[in-house]
Amino acid sequence: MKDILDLDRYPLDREGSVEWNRLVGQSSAALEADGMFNLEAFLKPGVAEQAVREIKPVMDTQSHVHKRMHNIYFKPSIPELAPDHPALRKVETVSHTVCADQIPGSTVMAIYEYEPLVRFLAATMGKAKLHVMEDPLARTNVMAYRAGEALNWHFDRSEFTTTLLLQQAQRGGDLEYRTDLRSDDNPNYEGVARLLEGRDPDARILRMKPGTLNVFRGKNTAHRVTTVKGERERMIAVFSYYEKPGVMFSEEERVGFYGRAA
Ligand SMILES: O=C(O)CCC(=O)C(=O)O
Ligand SMILES: [Fe+2]
Repeated sequence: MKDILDLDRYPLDREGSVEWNRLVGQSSAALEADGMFNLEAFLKPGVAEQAVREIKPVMDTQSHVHKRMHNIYFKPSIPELAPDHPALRKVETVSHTVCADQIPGSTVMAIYEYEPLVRFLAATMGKAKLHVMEDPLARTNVMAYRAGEALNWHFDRSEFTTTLLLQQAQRGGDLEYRTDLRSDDNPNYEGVARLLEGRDPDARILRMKPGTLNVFRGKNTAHRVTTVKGERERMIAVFSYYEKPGVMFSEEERVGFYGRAA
């Protein structure tokens, strides 16, 4: 792993050491304050490019194209909102997905399963333990966005999302987010409508560099990936970890997300 991850700068392999504790402390403080943390240059030089070379042939020929209109909730309706409420405005998402089962033995899968990473992430989130997902398709997804494509506004279903940016678009393809747009007790539908109309002054854009590990708390922070411009596709690995071991998607979920059950 020392050839893949910068373990000098990010000492994941020295659990319990002063440096490890410092990194965990900084990361959880950033999660608390900003709803995210970034480990820039988490990958050693050249590794993001190598990971892209491994995945690109699969991405070009076997990825699942996901194109759909949805609202920010990914739900057909919200009981307390009229169907034409501006918080339910529809947006379009287009992406290309490669699943874990299509890239066995890849650099990306080795990073996903690296135990010290799983333990580090649990510590930053204040959880006793995290587990890799059992689902052979969903455990890791590599998403590509090409010119004109975007992951549109949404709230995440999971508490945290962990991503590793492999390749950045020439322009666009940035993470845009509006911190704490809603809370567990206040859905703030008027604020959601304002954001969707492009009138929220508190929306921020984060331009990540390839090789950055990002951990993001997206349940109440609305976010999107802005439309990609230029020839180079944005490519990002999305890692799923759970507090419970053995988590699987249902067959319906796999078909819905990936167009196949197995
Ligand atoms: O691609 C990204 O940077 C964000 C991904 C994301 O929001 C998600 O997977 O829910
Ligand atoms: Fe998300």
